[in-house]
Amino acid sequence: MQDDIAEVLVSAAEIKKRVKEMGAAISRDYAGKDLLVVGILKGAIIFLADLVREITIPLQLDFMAVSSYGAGTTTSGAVRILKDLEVPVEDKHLLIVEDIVDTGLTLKYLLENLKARKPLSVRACTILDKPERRLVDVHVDYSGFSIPDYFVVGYGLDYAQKYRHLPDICVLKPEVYARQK
Ligand SMILES: O=P(O)(O)OC[C@H]1O[C@H](OP(=O)(O)OP(=O)(O)O)[C@H](O)[C@@H]1O
Ligand code: HPA
Ligand SMILES: [Mg+2]
Repeated sequence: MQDDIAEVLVSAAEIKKRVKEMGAAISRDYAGKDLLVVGILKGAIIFLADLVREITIPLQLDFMAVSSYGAGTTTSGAVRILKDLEVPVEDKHLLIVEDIVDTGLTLKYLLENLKARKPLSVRACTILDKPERRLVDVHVDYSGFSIPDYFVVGYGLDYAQKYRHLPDICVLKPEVYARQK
């Protein structure tokens, strides 16, 4: 597994420090509001688990699963809901929690889909942002780290469903893609 890694891009220690800062900002911004945190499966689960434990106000959790990448490294562009919310949203402030915003297609779909359900507000939070890769204009309210155009794995992020468990955010060796195609 470690032989597949070219470099550590963001270490677990750096992530921990940044997530603490993000949790404090969200706690301030949503004080007194009915907050529903919407985790986007599967990639966001590790970030979400760390983030919500840094939020010091009451909140509810729910999850959605959408898919656009499958087993590859490029988005198909066609976002589809694999699992929908179970909590009603009308009287809630929604915070979408993602692991990465890359082309922006997934987040744009989620923002439009959830705004149409008439919650009190919808905002977005991601641990990673890849601005160079944007295909659509989308606003991220809380962003952890802005990274160059590398395909990264670890801290929930996968390549063909592998590497999600790695504690750091890492760049895969190019030959790994060649081997797994
Ligand atoms: O900005 P985009 O180009 O849309 O890419 C970002 C999305 O792609 C990945 O999800 P994926 O579809 O790989 O599902 P996963 O979270 O289960 O890995 C990632 O978790 C984001 O949801
Ligand atoms: N890594 C893993 N999944 C992703 C990425 C990435 O860099 N970008 C979009 N989905
Ligand atoms: Mg993925």
